[in-house]
Amino acid sequence: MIKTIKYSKDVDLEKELARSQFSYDDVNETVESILKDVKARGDKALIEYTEKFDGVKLENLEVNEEEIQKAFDTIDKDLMEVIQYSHDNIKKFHEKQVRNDFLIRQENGVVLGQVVNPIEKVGLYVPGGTAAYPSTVLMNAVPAKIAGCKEIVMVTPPTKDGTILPSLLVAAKISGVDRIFKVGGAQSIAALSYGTETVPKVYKIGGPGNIYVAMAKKMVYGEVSIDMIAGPSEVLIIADESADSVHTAADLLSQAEHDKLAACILVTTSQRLADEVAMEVEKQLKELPREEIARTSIETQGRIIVVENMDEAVFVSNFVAPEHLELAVDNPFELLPRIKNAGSIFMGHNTPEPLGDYLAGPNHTLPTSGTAKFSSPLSVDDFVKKSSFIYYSKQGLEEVKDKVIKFAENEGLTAHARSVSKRFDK
Ligand SMILES: NC(=O)c1ccc[n+]([C@@H]2O[C@H](COP(=O)([O-])OP(=O)(O)OC[C@H]3O[C@@H](n4cnc5c(N)ncnc54)[C@H](O)[C@@H]3O)[C@@H](O)[C@H]2O)c1
Ligand SMILES: N[C@H](CO)Cc1c[nH]c[nH+]1
Ligand SMILES: [Zn+2]
Repeated sequence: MIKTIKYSKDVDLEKELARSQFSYDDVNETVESILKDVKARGDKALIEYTEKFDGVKLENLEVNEEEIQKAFDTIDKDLMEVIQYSHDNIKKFHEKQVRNDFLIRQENGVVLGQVVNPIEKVGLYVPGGTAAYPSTVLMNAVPAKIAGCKEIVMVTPPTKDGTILPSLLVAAKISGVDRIFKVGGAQSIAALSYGTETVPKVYKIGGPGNIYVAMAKKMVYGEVSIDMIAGPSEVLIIADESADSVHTAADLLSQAEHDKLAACILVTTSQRLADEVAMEVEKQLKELPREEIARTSIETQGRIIVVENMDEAVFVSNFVAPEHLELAVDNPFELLPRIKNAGSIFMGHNTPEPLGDYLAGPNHTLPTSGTAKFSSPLSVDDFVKKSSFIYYSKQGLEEVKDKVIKFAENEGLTAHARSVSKRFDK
């Protein structure tokens, strides 16, 4: 049964909402040795690890044109349409995120500016097994494509027969992925970070994965950049008397089925809703194919928090900084300005969280574990970098030369001062 708490100022939220987390210590050594091995032995190591962990001995690591064609020929045509629809919405939304170069022109001939350039080569990890989601391919590849990345490389573990699911291949091709490799786990992160005979080295790696993938991304950070370390999924629902208990329970369970460590929290001003949702969660749990995962999540990480008023509800939500926040109230736009920490906000009674997972347009790769206090959803910004530029005319330089020299002398940096003063020596 989901645990219910009556909120008051004396409730220690930190303690009450403490979550079990991955223990990276358990995989530290394994991942370190895989990284070193791939760095030293390249493709040979990739092929051996794929045989060991994914149960298939591959001749070729790269997906070829024939395999792509087969995926397009065999995929369920309705699913392909949905993937295309979702792609188009994600593209439309992310195109709005594109940042333009800018220029500041001064009268004395000085020109200052900023230019935005795509990260040339990026790698996307796509999980295998039951979490092989085409939606995740779209959410990662589309912003990279819009950013203008020249080489988008996807890695994903093969199935036991050495193939990749058609839905993943189709989503990858529709979004503009250039090359796809059948390799997963820490070994694929090593391949993207160091390069092998066939897998190109990239500058940045994105995408979710299990603890081996997350640990490998942590370890290679510095050699390459990474997007974020995504933790287990979370949803927090703020609901008042107007919310429907069946819908609220269904929305909590939508994230519970992802992971035993997923966190599903209802914060409500209505004791009636709290009681009904607790019962309804039990009922709906029994109807889910992934009941065991969802039940563990609900029983260990799930909470219903009953508050006195909306001020308290907003306080609790901002404290948790959830990955997904649903505002199950009649006028969500009134509440929106008070929400300070949340990855993505689902507004009103007709906006269940899965809309955002699949096709509304905003990204579903979001900050988890309270990191929405300081970070943002995956976006086009994650696939670009900026350079500033400075142009001074002779007049512009003359106007500021004494100021630069003063600064440099104060910092004891004579050569800095001379690089300016030398230009005015007679
Ligand atoms: N946040 C999101 O948007 C999102 C989306 C999809 C999936 N996910 C998460 O991604 C994860 C997917 O996990 P998964 O395991 O199904 O797929 P995965 O592709 O992340 O991991 C599979 C790989 O792990 C490696 N591995 C497995 N056991 C190992 C061992 N004992 N030693 C070394 N390496 C080992 C193997 O190389 C295997 O190919 C889940 O945690 C899921 O919640 C998150
Ligand atoms: N809710 C997950 C993490 O935000 C993303 C996802 C993919 N497919 C379904 N859901
Ligand atoms: Zn989801």
